[in-house]
Amino acid sequence: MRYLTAGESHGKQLTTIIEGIPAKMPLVRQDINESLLRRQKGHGRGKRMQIEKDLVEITSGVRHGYTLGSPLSLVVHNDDFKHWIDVMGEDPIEEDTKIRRVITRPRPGHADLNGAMKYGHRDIRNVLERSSARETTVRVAAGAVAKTLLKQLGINITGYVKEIAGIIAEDSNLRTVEERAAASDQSPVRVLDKSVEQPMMDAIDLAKKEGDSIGGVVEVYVEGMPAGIGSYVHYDRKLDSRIAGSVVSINAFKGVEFGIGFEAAKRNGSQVHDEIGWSENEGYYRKTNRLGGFEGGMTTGMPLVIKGVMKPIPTLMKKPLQSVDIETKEPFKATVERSDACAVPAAAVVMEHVVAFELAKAITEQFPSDQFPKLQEAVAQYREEIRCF
Ligand SMILES: Cc1cc2nc3c(=O)[nH]c(=O)nc-3n(C[C@H](O)[C@H](O)[C@H](O)COP(=O)(O)O)c2cc1C
Ligand SMILES: C=C(O[C@@H]1CC(C(=O)O)=C[C@@H](OP(=O)(O)O)[C@H]1O)C(=O)O
Repeated sequence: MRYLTAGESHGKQLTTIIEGIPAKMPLVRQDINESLLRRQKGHGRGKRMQIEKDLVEITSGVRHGYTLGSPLSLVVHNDDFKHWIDVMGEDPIEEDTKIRRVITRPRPGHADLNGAMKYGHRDIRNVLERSSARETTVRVAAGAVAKTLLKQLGINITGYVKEIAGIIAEDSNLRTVEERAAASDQSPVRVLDKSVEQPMMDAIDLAKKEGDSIGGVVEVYVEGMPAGIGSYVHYDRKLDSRIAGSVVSINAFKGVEFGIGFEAAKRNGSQVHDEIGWSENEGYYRKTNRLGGFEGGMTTGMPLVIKGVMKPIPTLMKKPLQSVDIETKEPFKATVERSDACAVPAAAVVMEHVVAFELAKAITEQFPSDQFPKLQEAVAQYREEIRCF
């Protein structure tokens, strides 16, 4: 499985083309729209989210509610485009008009300056339109298709917030993915620990009032992955490494942890590795899950526990950082009219979908996957093999 995305933040639409989804898999628009709706929620987002109502259009690869095995293409329209037609249109415009609209002031922390230098753009809009996290809309759409596939194989996944601005949620006593998903869906900051919900919202409100921004940590939790998915034989087949790469590819994500993560550096081996047990019913299991469900680039059969860290949003409404105008070379302090103060809750949904895609990809590589019913059979048979191993 693989996918590409296309589209500018204020352009007409975002598109993703997904290849490798098995034929004969049930798929309806609603599966994708639910995910898109979840990504749009969350305390701390700016005015743009009030303008957009993200809904998917499936333009190929599905017929009468089932996938065809051909490329799937999904489109999400930008409602904001109607306000930007003259800025984002594809037709040539007068040089005078163009010059008046040129952005020459790069924001520290965004892709602006490096992107402009790399592609030789004197108008930074040519960079920011594509580097914007608006693109995560269709990454979520692609991930929603992957989630649908996983779910029908008995694999469930969800994402929620662990930390915002240094306020840390206690580990949840909610056990299942469903319980965690339901609790985070009801929370305006997508957190499982109710006691930190208000403090997190207050921190976001304060940052917003001060015109600053804040980041945080999100966690993705997966149940039902059989042991032995991924591989130890090559660097690019290690599932944890693929997941790490795709998580850090999300806008503003700067790091990943599996299980206890960086904490492992401080502990002895006896306090890190998970002892192996066996029972007639379950087969092999781990007595703890400190490594978060991965050993040797493969799943262990335990729940996957993966964290991602998001830095604060770079565009600052009232606390502009020093930068330099690329035309005049004069220093300036940027002010902006619109930005998110905190997008950590939305980012939890993005990470959930990005991880889902990597998991579905690994599964479809490991088992025959031209036809979905055959994939289901093969996975069920493998589960039985490893239970009796
Ligand atoms: C859901 C989401 C929303 C975001 N919203 C904004 C925003 O409103 N303003 C902004 O400057 N950056 C925003 N970002 C972050 C930038 O897109 C990101 O910092 C930028 O692309 C540069 O990439 P890097 O931070 O990974 O280096 C958002 C990120 C995510 C995941
Ligand atoms: C549009 C989305 O996020 C955008 C991501 C983003 C950025 O610079 O990354 C900047 C903002 O866009 P705008 O300048 O249009 O307000 C966010 O709203 C979205 O998540 O759908």
